[in-house]
Amino acid sequence: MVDDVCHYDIKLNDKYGRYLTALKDLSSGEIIFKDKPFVVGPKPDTPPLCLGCYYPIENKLCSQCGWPVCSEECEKSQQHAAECKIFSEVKVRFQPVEDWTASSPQLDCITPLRVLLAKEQDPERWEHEVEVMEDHKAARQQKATWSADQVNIADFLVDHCNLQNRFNKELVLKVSGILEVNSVEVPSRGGFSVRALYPRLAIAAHSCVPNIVHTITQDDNQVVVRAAVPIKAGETLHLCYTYPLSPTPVRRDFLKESKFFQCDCPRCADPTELGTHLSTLKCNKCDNGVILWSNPLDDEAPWSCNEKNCGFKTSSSAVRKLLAVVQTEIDQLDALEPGPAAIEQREAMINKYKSVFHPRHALLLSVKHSLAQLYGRVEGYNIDELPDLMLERKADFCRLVLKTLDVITPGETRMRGMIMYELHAPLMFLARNEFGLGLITNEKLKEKLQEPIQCLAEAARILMREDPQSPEGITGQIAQQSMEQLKASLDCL
Ligand SMILES: C[S@@+](CC[C@H](N)C(=O)[O-])C[C@H]1O[C@@H](n2cnc3c(N)ncnc32)[C@H](O)[C@@H]1O
Repeated sequence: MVDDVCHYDIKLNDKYGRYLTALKDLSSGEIIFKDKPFVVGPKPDTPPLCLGCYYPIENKLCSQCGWPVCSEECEKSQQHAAECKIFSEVKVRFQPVEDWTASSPQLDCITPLRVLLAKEQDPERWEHEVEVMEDHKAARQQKATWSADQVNIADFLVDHCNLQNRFNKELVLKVSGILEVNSVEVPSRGGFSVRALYPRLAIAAHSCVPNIVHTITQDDNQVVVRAAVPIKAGETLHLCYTYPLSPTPVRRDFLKESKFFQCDCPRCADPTELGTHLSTLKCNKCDNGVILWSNPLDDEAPWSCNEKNCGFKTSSSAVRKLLAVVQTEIDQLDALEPGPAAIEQREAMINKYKSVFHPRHALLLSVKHSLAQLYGRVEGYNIDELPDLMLERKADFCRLVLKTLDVITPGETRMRGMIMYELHAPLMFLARNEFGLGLITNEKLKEKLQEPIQCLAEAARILMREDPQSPEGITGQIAQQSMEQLKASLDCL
């Protein structure tokens, strides 16, 4: 257990199994608890990465065991030591790969092995906090990954690594299931993510409108869980297990496939996603209609136009196909280096799909979110060179994303903090430009600069809770300094 902040209770019901509730009234940003990971390690199907620091790696292997490790320091790291001993003893080496950037199942065994070794080290924590976790064995047995896990993890560890006297295959597969259902993503230093198992955090139930947020520190991987909004004593604490800015079919499919439940939260149940229109399509069979899912809690229910006289319908599989195609295009855009093309191609994409998706559809919103970050930051589009029209476009995109976040992830979240930071810049430059052209007085300039100051204050308050070495933590410190400078410059006006 870490620290003694413990403002939660553990409850049990038929729907969630175990879940967390607030033990007292919590204010926004208040710490509810902290937790140490039981284990940290690679995610399944990851390209080779260093088993010490988790940086991507090429052709560097541990001199002792022959598994990917980038340096002598990482060879000797605590996290690699126990598996290194096992692999060295049985002389089971990492098999050479041609493409070191391609995903490979070889590291799938590492995190389960680390759980098994941590079980031996701390049997009491295993028994009380980990063994009791949900592993959804029956549902996982129906999936294609079950037989892959048997070969790549259970057979590999028990037979090839000669661990039959310490662990049986059933236990290995239970551990794999516990990891699949309960682990969370942890950003590692190189910006590549790994996974970790936090026994207390893992009890929290999911909602697509969460009321808690968590932050992971890079040095010791401790998690700090906070209230994102004010929470009343007795209320359920909800984490979001999936990417919140995705449309209902994508979120529900992910939760069904990897967390083994059908989400029926108020957001999933509402065809308009609580009025955010993150899933809404435009009808091109009539002028003003939009296409909504007739029943989002039924995977096969049709989508239909809301205009009475139109009657257009399409199947849920056709919508899923469309989402997958457009997501692939977005993934290609995300792979571009940040530069003028990254902006221009995204603008072209918005244009291409503006008659297909509602302007606040999750896929268009994710492109607009990227543009809000790119305008002002890339060559040819530096903030002090942007014409007012583009400054306004950046501000509009920030506001559009914030409007959606207010509904789906209300309160003090990292994404909100980062967008608040982005929003301050166009507002500040627009006000200065107006003043420079003599269109507004000194007094009016001071008044207009209050909004960017508020944005910076909010960004700093939210982001300074993050690890100071993380991109968000660094932005928080910059926001704080910029706010102080901007306030000081107002005094000189
Ligand atoms: C990370 S675990 C949460 C702790 C778990 N309830 C337990 O007792 O160990 C995730 C599992 O909890 C259940 N769960 C969490 N949120 C849920 C929700 N919104 N609706 C239904 N089941 C949920 C599902 O069984 C899911 O696979």
